[in-house]
Order: sequence, then structure tokens, then C-alpha cells
Amino acid sequence: MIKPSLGGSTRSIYLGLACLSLSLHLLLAFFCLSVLQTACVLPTSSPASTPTRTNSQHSQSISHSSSSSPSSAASSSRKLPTIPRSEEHHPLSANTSSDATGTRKKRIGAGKGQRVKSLSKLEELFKHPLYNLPRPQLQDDDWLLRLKTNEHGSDGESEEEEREDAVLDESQWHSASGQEGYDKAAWTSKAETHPPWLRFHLGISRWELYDRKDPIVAQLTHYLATQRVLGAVQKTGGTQLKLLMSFPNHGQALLKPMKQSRDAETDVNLFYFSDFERHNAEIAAFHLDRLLGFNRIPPVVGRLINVTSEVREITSDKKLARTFFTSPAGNVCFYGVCEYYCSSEHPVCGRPHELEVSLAAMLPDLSLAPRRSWRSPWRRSYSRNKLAQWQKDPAYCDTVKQKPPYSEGTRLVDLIDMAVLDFLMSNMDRHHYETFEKFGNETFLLHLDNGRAFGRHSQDEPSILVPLQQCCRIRRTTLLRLRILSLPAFRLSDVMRESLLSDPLAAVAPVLSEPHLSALDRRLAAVLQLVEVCEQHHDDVINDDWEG
Ligand SMILES: Nc1ncnc2c1ncn2[C@@H]1O[C@H](COP(=O)(O)OP(=O)(O)OP(=O)(O)O)[C@@H](O)[C@H]1O
Ligand SMILES: [Mn+2]
Repeated sequence: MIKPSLGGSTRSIYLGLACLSLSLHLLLAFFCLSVLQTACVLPTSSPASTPTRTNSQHSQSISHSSSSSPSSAASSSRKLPTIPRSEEHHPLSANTSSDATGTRKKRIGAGKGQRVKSLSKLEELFKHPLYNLPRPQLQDDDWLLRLKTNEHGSDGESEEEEREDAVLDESQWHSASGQEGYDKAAWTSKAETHPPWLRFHLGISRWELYDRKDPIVAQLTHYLATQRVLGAVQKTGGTQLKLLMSFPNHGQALLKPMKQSRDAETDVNLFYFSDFERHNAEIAAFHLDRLLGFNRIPPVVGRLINVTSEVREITSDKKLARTFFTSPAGNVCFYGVCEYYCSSEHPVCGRPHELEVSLAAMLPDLSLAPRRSWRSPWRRSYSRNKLAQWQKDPAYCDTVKQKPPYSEGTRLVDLIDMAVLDFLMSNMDRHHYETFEKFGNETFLLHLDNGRAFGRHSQDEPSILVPLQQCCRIRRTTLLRLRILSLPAFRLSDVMRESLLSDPLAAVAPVLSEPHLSALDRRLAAVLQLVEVCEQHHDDVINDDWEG
């Protein structure tokens, strides 16, 4: 305060100084605010636009160093539960700027408080303890494949033991392929020399196909979406057209083409077994399975391919090449040779050359890792007028429960997990499922072939849930995950929308349209409701796979 004894001129000097200081402070405050805002916003948006590295700088046994903690690069991540990092860096996410969903808007565009909070719903979900449960300690025989290095080549193992195990012999890899265009393979026992597809294979365990937190999943999908295509031939097995694509470092992918517009719903008069396969269903199924915490579908990614330069001109498959033609609209089309829909009436067409496809990472070759195919007890009758046994007998589950492998272990609840997944995406085509032979009956079920899912959003198909309805049994961890996915904070449709944004095809159009996403929430509520009904009538509904 100014003392009353001070003269008038001194007072005005003081006043002037006060004004000057006030305006300087205001200026400073304004400047700081603008700088701080920029500093808060940029890191929030950057993970989504950071391209994922494809080269093998990070090995499987070495944890991925996030931008915020480079010093953590040396800690082991394969077996220890760690805070998820890879999900924070969405793979292949250059396209997320399309912002079809508003998820990112929420993060960066709505006031200062939210700008600072950068975790999205998906990141929050994967941080949840239910997605970070302690994993069983894995023994040597819990890995599908193992490396046999030259040094350990003659470690006294009997021939029989060697035959039982799928052994990748390092010495074979140095005999580089002489085929034109393929990289010389000089892989050693060091993980950093392995291409992404090989690290994926080496990471398959008894309980899951991949560890969600391992950066290899993002590296693998990026690899499949960007590598030069060296080969494209038809893949035999199954009924519809599929191609086997090959890449320079010997990786391969299973291609399913886009055959109809994404929003086309299945014709109500078609039997499910006559429905077209959808490329976006294969992509979405991989994301959904991962969101449910299963990790039982090989990584799948979308890609725009050039049907002329990446199929027609490079294929060695003469039968396939013969089916190419130019449509009246001037588009390059082909139809291949297969049981269903391989005719000029059902062509796969580029625009004029560009075609949307899904690419699924291939599992290890059957000669290295044989698989067993199991007929589903709730298999549908593939006849137009016959009912299957489970459709006629309400107590059918009692029969199933008595028969191996459903009478012990986790097989029954595994099958129910699969039924839940299939109901959510409305996949009626689960006639068989596969397991890795090596793991016997104590292992997870592979959820392969999801091309007939997501065909209809306006209708649900309760019969897919019959295994749950008839057996009234479900894993505790599955149920708890379903419950949190029904909460607004983690809503299934929201995390699914966000997860799918990381796919390159999201830049073209959303992988799943909004009606399909809302159908997921509606169906999830139906599953939870069915479990409630079960709990009202039975005591042993919950399979205690976790006592947390
Ligand atoms: N990612 C994969 N890696 C290796 N093999 C695979 C993969 N996906 C599918 N397969 C194998 O290829 C076979 C055919 O694939 P898929 O079932 O997707 O074809 P489809 O034409 O849809 O079959 P269907 O007509 O029986 O529905 C499968 O039975 C499976 O054994
Ligand atoms: Mn199929």
C-alpha cells in the first residue's frame, strides 16, 4: 500500500511501475498458457501417428522401450506381467487422423482437463487388472516351437524326443533360398535377427497365440500390411476363394478378398453356409478376440492391394491367372477355382486395380506344428431340412460333459468362450475348431476362419449361444471381462471402434459400420442376461479359473 505521506509524483511513479509489472505478468501468463497447451496436446496425439518399427530392433525377450522410458529396454517382457505398452502405440495408425469415431476428438479437443488425460478407453481397458492377470509360469514344453542351435544340436536328446517336438534347426536357415526376390535368410538364435512372422511363431504357447503386450503383434501386422508381395497362389482347403501371399523374408499370409460392399447385410433367404465370406469380418474378429482377452486368432490386418501387379503379374498359379478378366466397367477382376462362388458371376474386382483384402498371419507349417481338427459338438446341420441333435435335446450338454475331452480340463469352458465370441459377431459357421497337436487336450482352441461373421447387424442369432444356455457354465475371467465391457467406461462398441482404427483400411472406411458396433453392445447384454438366468437356476455356473 502507498503511504499517505508520499508526494503526488512518487505516487504516480509507483502507479506506473505497478501497471507495468501487471501487464508484464499478464503477458507472461498468456505466453506460458499457450506453450503449456501445446506441450499437453502433442504427446497425446503422437502415439497414434507414430509409425511402428518393422525391423527387428527389439527381440522377443527384450521389452519394447516406450518413448517415455527408454531405459526400460533391457527388462524382460515375455514371461513377466508388465504394464501394456504396445497397445499405447497403435500399429499402422497413420490413418487414425480420419477420426471416424470421435475417440480422438474426446482426447484432444474437449477442454484443458481432458487434454492432460491422454489414456483412451482402449488403453484404460488393457491396463485393467483383468487384462493383466499373472500368467502361468511356462515350462519348455509349453512353447509350440523351440530353437535348436548348432551348439545344442547333439545334446543327447533321443530321436523320438526330437520328432515329438517341433524343432527349428538354426543350421537350415543359413542355406538361403535361391528363389528370385527372396531375402537371404541368415537368422541365428538371436531374436533380433528373426523376421516378425518367425517371432510370432516362436511366441506361441500352450495357452495363447500371442502375448498381447508383446510389441511383435504390432510389428507383424505392420509387416503384413507393407511388405512387397512376391507370390500369390490359391490356398486349397475350405470352400471359398483365398490366396496365399508370400513376402521377401519368407513370411506368408492368408488373403481373403472383399466381395461385396461392407454394409451389405446377409440375404435373409441365404443359409449361413451359403453366405459370402467378408474380409472385414476376419479383421474385426481378430480385434474382438483380443478385446475379450482370448488371444486365440492369428493377427489379421487389412490392406489395399493391386490385383494386377500384386496378383496377376506375379502369380505362378496358372489356374488362377486364367480367371482374370476386365469387367464392362473397366475393372480388373478374377474368380479363381474353388467350390463356392468361383465363377464369373461372382468375381472379385479391383477399382480398377485396387482391392481391399484381409491378410491373416499364417500359423507355423503343419510339418513343424501339426494341428488337430475337432468337430464342434454344437455343429449345425449343413442340410437345409435336418436338425442337429443339440437342437432336439435340451439336455444335450449332459451328454457332451460326459465325453472326453469335454469331461475334464478346460475344454468345455473353452468351447463356451468360443460360443460367446461367435454370438457377439454372429458367426454361425463354427463347424470345427483346431488345436495344436503338441499340447494334447490341455491347450487353448484356435478360432480360425471368421469370414462369415458380422453378416447381419439388425438381428441376433440366439442359437449360437446354445452351448452356454444348455451347459450354464462360463469362466470367471471371461464373465468379469464381459461385465467390464458392458460398463460405459469401457463399452465394447467404443473399444472395438478404437481398436479397429489402428487398421490401415480404417482410412478407406470404418472396418465395422456403426450398426455392427451397436449390435455388439446389444449382444453383450444378452450374454450377461443369459448368465443371470443360469445363476438363478444353477449353483455351478462359474468356472473358477481365477480367485482374484
Ligand atoms: N492363419 C492361418 N494359418 C494357417 N492355416 C490357416 C489359417 N487360417 C486358416 N487356415 C487353414 O486353412 C483352412 C481353410 O481356411 P478357412 O477355414 O478360413 O477357409 P474357408 O474357405 O472359409 O473354409 P470353410 O469353407 O470351411 O468355411 C482352415 O481349415 C485352416 O486349417
Ligand atoms: Mn469360412
